[in-house]
Amino acid sequence: ALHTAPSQLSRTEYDFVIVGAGTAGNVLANRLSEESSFTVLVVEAGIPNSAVVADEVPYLASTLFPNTPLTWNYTTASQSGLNGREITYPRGRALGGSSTINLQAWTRASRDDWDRFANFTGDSGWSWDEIFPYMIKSESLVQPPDHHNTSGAIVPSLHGTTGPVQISLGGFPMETDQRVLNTTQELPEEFPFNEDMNSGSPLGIGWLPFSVDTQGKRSSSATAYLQPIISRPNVDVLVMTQVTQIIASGTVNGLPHFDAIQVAQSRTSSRMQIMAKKEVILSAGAVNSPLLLQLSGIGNPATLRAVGIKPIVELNDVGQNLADHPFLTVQWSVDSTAETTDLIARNATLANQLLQEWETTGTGRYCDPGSNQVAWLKAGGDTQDASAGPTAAQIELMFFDGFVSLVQGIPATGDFFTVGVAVSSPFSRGSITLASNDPFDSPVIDPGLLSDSRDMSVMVQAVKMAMQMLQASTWDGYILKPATELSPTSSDAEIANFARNFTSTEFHPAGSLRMAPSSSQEGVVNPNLQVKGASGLRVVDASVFPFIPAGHLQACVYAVAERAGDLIKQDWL
Ligand SMILES: Cc1cc2nc3c(=O)[nH]c(=O)nc-3n(C[C@H](O)[C@H](O)[C@H](O)COP(=O)(O)OP(=O)(O)OC[C@H]3O[C@@H](n4cnc5c(N)ncnc54)[C@H](O)[C@@H]3O)c2cc1C
Repeated sequence: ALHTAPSQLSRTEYDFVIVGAGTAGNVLANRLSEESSFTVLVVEAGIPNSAVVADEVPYLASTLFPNTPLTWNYTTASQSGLNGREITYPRGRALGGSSTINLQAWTRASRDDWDRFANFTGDSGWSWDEIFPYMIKSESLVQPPDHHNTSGAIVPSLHGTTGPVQISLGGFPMETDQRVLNTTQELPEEFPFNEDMNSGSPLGIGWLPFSVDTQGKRSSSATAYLQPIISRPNVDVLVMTQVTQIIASGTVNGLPHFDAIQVAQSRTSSRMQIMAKKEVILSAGAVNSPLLLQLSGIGNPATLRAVGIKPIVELNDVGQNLADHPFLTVQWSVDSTAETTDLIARNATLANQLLQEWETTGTGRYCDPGSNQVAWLKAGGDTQDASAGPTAAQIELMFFDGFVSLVQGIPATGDFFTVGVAVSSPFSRGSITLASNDPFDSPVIDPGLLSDSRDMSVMVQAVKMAMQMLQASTWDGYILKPATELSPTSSDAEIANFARNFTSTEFHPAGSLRMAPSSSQEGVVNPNLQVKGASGLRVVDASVFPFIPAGHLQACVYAVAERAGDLIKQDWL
């Protein structure tokens, strides 16, 4: 059942206490409560996902962040790679976590990404071949909302048919779709067509699936995994309640045994303890899970002591190895005959009509998150490659029929085309550290975007490839002129300068509690996702990736959580 205050809970102890009803947390709530003898509590700081309409409307995802009631309204530390700028850094804060506010792209990264996880951890269970069944288990490929023929645009045999998350190709044709595809025929060597980017070999340009159902609604971990099981008698979900600390009350096998959480509804409200008889599972995401471990005395003893926290478990990698995908948008003026997103942004009447069309039919522009195709590429040139191997991308290009920027507003007039450019396999690393010992204070978030000059070289190359792509004749008459200071004659230094001024994040923090072999001094969790040097405590979310996957992260997080569900059941059944 759903509860809004700790006093409403039916028990004071549960077998499993899950911190965070986000992307991973709800998978575990679902899978662990399949076992009727297990009692499960999920504690979520945010609000129910049903509180707003926009989180159901794929097109309106970009209105859900930053600085809304559905987000942790974080800002990064000054970014040395970005001329010292500070970047808004939202994370989902609602049932479903970031899966309730994200842009719904659905990608699994590459075979080499997963095989690198397996090689690094020494656990073949994280390899592509062994994680693949969990990818299938998490998803159902369904008809796009407009029921258009998708043959040749996705390979159904590579996808699940019975999993909770509904995925589909975009349900609204865009004027630029055909031009992007024509480019793959004009320039097949540089930009080959890829029939399904989720095969393990994503390189090329292909159609991007989204976590959107046939009715044109967002499919999140809240709608897919939590809502169907919320009335199971062995599940309690507590919202609007923040976990402020994980508590070790004794030792097991000589290790501090974490068997309780402390919760509070506000900075000044009273704090309450809830016991976990079997495990506390931390699924608070790649920013908040390292924050909470440090607040609980797990981390680098010197940095903990510096903010007045007594160290309990020495783990120097807590909050380290943070990686993210730097994301830059480059815009061109276009001669459009269609409704670009620019027209919608400037015309409230049109926006309202589109919302009504979505409400009555589940179709139209609003059922589609945008960027129907994506390119995954190697950078070539003299760039250094931090990717996992030959199938893994260094670069991502996303295509938007309108002005898209995380740094600037939309110009008052004109129609635009935007290429979003990301470094998919970055060298740069950052960290999450405590600003104070108050759990209601934001941590110091330093994703280190473009802080390694090798990533800047890849970014420059990526922008050049975007410009090269638009030289194909299929864009003649559509692309009119650059809408930025960049042009095909720009020097590398000019492009790098532009990147420093306009790069932001793809919202993919990962790796801040990375897994590593049990025997290694490195890492925070072992390959079974248990916190090293502790008992009773596991982490299951985007923080455990040993390297950032070269893809959008949500499908990867769902797969990790599905496998974690089996690992936990194996330990307790
Ligand atoms: C704006 C945005 C756009 C994105 N777009 C895409 C995309 O298009 N495609 C894609 O694949 N990925 C995308 N991502 C990334 C993807 O959504 C995340 O990587 C993924 O959802 C992370 O899952 P998680 O389980 O690690 O954390 P989350 O889903 O963020 O879950 C963490 C949960 O824990 C809760 N929590 C945190 N601290 C506490 C506490 N102390 N007490 C109680 N509860 C707590 C949070 O409120 C949240 O609900 C995007 C992310 C964002 C933010």
